[in-house]
Amino acid sequence: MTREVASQQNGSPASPPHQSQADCGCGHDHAHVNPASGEPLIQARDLTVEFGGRVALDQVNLTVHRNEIVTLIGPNGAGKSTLIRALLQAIKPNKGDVWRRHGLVIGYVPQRLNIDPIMPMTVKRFLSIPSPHSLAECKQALHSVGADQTLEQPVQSLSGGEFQRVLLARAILRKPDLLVLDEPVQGVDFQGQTELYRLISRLRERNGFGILMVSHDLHIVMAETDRVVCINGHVCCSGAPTQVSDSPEYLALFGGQTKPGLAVYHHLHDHTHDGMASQQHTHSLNVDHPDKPDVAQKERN
Ligand SMILES: Nc1ncnc2c1ncn2[C@@H]1O[C@H](COP(=O)(O)OP(=O)(O)OP(=O)(O)O)[C@@H](O)[C@H]1O
Repeated sequence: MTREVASQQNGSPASPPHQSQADCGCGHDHAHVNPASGEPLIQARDLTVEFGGRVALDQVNLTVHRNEIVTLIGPNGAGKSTLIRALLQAIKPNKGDVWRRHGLVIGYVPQRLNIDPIMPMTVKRFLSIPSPHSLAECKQALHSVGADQTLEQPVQSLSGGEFQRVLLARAILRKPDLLVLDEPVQGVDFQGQTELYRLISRLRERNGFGILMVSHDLHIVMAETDRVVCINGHVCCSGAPTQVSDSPEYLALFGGQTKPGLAVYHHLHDHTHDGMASQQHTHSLNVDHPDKPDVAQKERN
C-alpha cells in the first residue's frame, strides 16, 4: 500500500503556498522545509495530467524551495518528465495548478537536445541561443561549471560530461532562481556522474538556487540531495534520502535494483577521484565491510 500525498490547499495560483516547519518524515510532500531552505519557489498542487484519457499524473503535490535540491525518482513512464513539463507550463494539467513565486526565473536543462551534426556550432555560439550573452558572461558561466576549455570547441565534439556542463552553463546564464534538470548526468560515466552531482550541489551552495532534478540513479544522487520524491503516477513517498530509501514504497519500486551490501550515505569529504577505477569506487557504503571504505562516511542522524 502506498502512502498517499497529503492534500495541500486548493487556493488560486496567486495564493501563498502551504509550508510546514520541518521534515516530519511522514512521506507526504507537504512542503517539508530543510533548515537550509528558503522561501518556496514553485509548487505543484494536486496536479493531474491525462493523455488521451490515460492518467499520467494523479494529484501530485510538490514544492521546491530556494537553496534546496529535490530529486524526482521513479521507474520508466512514472511521469517524471510530465511533472517537469507541467511545472514549466509546457503542458496544461487536467486538474490542479502550479503556483510560482512572482517573477520566478527557471533555468532548464532538458532530457534531450538534438543538435544538428551537420551544422558545426561553437560552445560560445550555443550559449547565446536563444538570448545573446557577452563573451565575459559566457566565460564566467563556463568557469562556474568547470568547462572553461570548451568555449571555442564545436558542441558536437564535446564528451557527455562536457556537454552536460555546457548545458548547465547555458541554464545558469539566465540567472535563474530555480534550476530544473531532467536527467543531468545522461551519457556520463560513473565517476563523471558523481562529479556532476557534486558540481550541482556546489552551484546550489554558491548561488542559493532551488534545484529540481530527475534521476534514475538510486545511490549517487542521494548523496547530494536534500529531499527525494519518489513518483509512480502519484507520489509514492518523499523525504530525506535515507528515509525514502528505507520506505516500503521505495523498496517495492526499486528494491530489486539495489545492489546487495550497499547502503545510501552522504558524501562528506571533499576530494576528486582521479585515478580511481570507477567500477571499484562506488559511492555507497559496503555494509558487509563497514570498515572498508576510506572515502565514505555513512550518514548519521
Ligand atoms: N505527449 C504524450 N502523449 C501521450 N502520452 C504521453 C505523452 N507524454 C508522456 N506520455 C505518457 O505518460 C506517461 C509518463 O511519461 P513520462 O515521460 O512523464 O515518464 P518518465 O517518468 O519521465 O519516464 P522515463 O523515465 O522513461 O523518461 C508514459 O506512459 C508516457 O507514455
